[in-house]
Amino acid sequence: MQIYLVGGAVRDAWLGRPPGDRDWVVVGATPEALLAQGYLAVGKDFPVFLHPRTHEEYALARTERKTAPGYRGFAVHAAPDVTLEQDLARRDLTINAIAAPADSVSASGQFLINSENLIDPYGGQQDLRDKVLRHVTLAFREDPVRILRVARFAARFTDFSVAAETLALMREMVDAGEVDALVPERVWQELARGLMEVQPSRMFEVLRDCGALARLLPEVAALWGVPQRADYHPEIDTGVHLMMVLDMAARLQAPLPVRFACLTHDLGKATTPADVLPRHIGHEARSAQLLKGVCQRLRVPTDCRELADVVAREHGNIHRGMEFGASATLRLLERCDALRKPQRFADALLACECDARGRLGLHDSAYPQRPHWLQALAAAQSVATEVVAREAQAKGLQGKDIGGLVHAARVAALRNSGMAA
Ligand SMILES: Nc1ccn([C@@H]2O[C@H](COP(=O)(O)OP(=O)(O)OP(=O)(O)O)[C@@H](O)[C@H]2O)c(=O)n1
Ligand SMILES: [Mg+2]
Repeated sequence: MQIYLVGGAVRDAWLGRPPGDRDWVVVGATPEALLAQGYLAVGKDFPVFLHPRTHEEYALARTERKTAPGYRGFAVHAAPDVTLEQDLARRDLTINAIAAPADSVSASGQFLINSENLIDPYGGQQDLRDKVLRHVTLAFREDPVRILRVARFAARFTDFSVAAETLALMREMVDAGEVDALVPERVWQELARGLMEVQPSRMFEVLRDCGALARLLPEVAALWGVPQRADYHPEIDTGVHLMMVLDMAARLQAPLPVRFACLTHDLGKATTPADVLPRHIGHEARSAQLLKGVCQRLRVPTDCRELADVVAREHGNIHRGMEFGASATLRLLERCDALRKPQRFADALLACECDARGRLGLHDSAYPQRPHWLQALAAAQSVATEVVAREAQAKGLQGKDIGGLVHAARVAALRNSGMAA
C-alpha cells in the first residue's frame, strides 16, 4: 500500500501557513489490511481509519457518485484498484488536491515543498501561485457543501479569487436546488467557520455572486439595495454596511457569537416600509423577529442566538446611551440581563462597536459608549444587594418591594457615580 498526505495540510505547508489537521489517503489497501496493522475503523459513510499511534485520519482512496440531492446522497466506491489520481479528482478544489508521499513527510510534520515530490495532476500548485480557487472536476457538483467551503476559503485566503468556471458551476448547482437540500447543521458549521475567518465579507460576497445567499439567508440577502441615512451611514447601502461591520468584527478579533450578532443586527432594515426610507424607525424589533426565523431554520446554538437577540433589540439604545438618565440606563442593563450576564453584555457592546465603526470613513473612530456602559454596569453592580434586601426584610417588606428597593439603590449608585443624571 502507498500512503500520501493530502488536502489542507499540503496546501497550508505550500503557502507557509501554520499546519492544521493532517489527512492521509491510502492507495492499494483493503480495510482488512489496515485493521491488521492496528488502524481503528471510524468512517460511517466512507472507509476512514485512525492511525494506531498518531490518531490522524487515514482514508482509503475512493471515488464518489451522487445518488440523491443533498449532503448524504452519494455512493462511495473504495477498493484497492482506486488510484491516487482518481481520489484527487473527486476533491473540491485544485489547491486541496495535491498529494505528498508519506515518506517525504518527516515525523516532525515538516516536509519538503518540492514540486518533484508532490503529486499534483490537476494544477493545484499553479492555482496556488495564481491565487485561484478552482474546482478539480465536475465531481465538485456531488457535494453542495462545497459551495459554502469555497465561500469560506475566500474569506480565509483573502487574495484568492474564485475561478469564473467554478462560480458558474456553483450558480448552476444553486439553480438546481442543491443548497436547499443541505442539512441545517452543515450550513451552520460552514457559516460559523467562515464568520471566524479574517475577512468574513468575502464569504458573503461569494455566496451572493452564486445566488446561494438568497437561498440560505434570504433575510441577509435582502439588505443589499436598502438605503440608510447618509448622515449616519456614509456608505448608504445596508448590505455594504453589514459587510463592513463583519470585517470590523474580524479586525477586533471578536468571538463567534459577536460576529453572528453583527450579521443579524440590522435584518429589520430589509422590511422597512418604502415610504419611511431611508430612515429605519423600529427596525430593531423587526430584526429580533426575523432573527428568530433564522435561528430556528439553521439551528443556531444558544449562545449565538441569545447574544444576537440582545444586540438586535438594543443596539440603537446602546449607541444613544450616553444621553440616558440613571433610570433609563438601569432599565437597559436590566433588559439585557447585564447584571446576571456581564460577559454577554460586554460582548453586546463589542458588537455595537463593530456596528458603529463598520461605516464608511468611520473605521478608526472611537466608540466611547463601550467604556461608558461598562462603567455603568460596574456602578450598578457595586450595590450590595444582600444588605439592601436584609434591611428591607427587617422592615417587613417582601418580594416585589425588595426588588424595587434594589432597583432604586442601583439608580442612586448610577447617579452618584456620575454615569447618568
Ligand atoms: N466537502 C469536501 C470536504 C473535504 N474535501 C477534501 O478533503 C480535504 C480535507 O477536508 P477538510 O479537513 O474539511 O478541509 P481542509 O482543506 O483541510 O481545510 P481546513 O483548513 O478548513 O481544514 C480537503 O482538502 C479536500 O481535498 C472535499 O473535497 N470536499
Ligand atoms: Mg483539514
